[in-house]
Amino acid sequence: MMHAIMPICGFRDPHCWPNSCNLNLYEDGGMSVGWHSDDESLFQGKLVDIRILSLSLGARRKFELRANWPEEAESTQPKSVMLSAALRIWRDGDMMTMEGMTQKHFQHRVPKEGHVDGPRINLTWRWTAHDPVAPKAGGSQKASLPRCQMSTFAANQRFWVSAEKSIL
Ligand SMILES: O=C(O)CCC(=O)C(=O)O
Ligand SMILES: [Fe+2]
Repeated sequence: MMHAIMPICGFRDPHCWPNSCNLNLYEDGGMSVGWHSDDESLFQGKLVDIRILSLSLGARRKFELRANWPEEAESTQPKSVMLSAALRIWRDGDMMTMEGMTQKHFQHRVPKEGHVDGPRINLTWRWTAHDPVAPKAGGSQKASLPRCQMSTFAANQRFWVSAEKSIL
């Protein structure tokens, strides 16, 4: 699967690919994940810039994002780019990245839903903190997902941008 997905995301050299993947299965709308940030020490996502690539397969589900300090976001960003909370609908084949310090400044969740049309699988690819090719603050490996990104949460600047496009 990585051979299909990573080049679309701009990562042609397998040496630059993420070295971990987490898979979640949501069998129905009763299965969910509550508000959290991906703050495992393995990834250091609250301390340094990281990147998480996320692929959604199967049923449509909601994905919500909220700022930890919404007042601060509102006071430091122009209204046109700042959002302190976001709702996005995952469709089959959508990809998203969470960039920079998203895990420090935001929490996310997949809420329970009453009417869901079947199971959904979510795969998230990450670089562990000790991985020498992991994206670093100020490093040369910039976000480069122009053809496939659905949403990019660039929380080092505490805003998110969105481009609707599915990769499948
Ligand atoms: O299913 C999703 O889209 C999100 C899953 C998630 O947040 C996680 O595994 O940490
Ligand atoms: Fe998460």
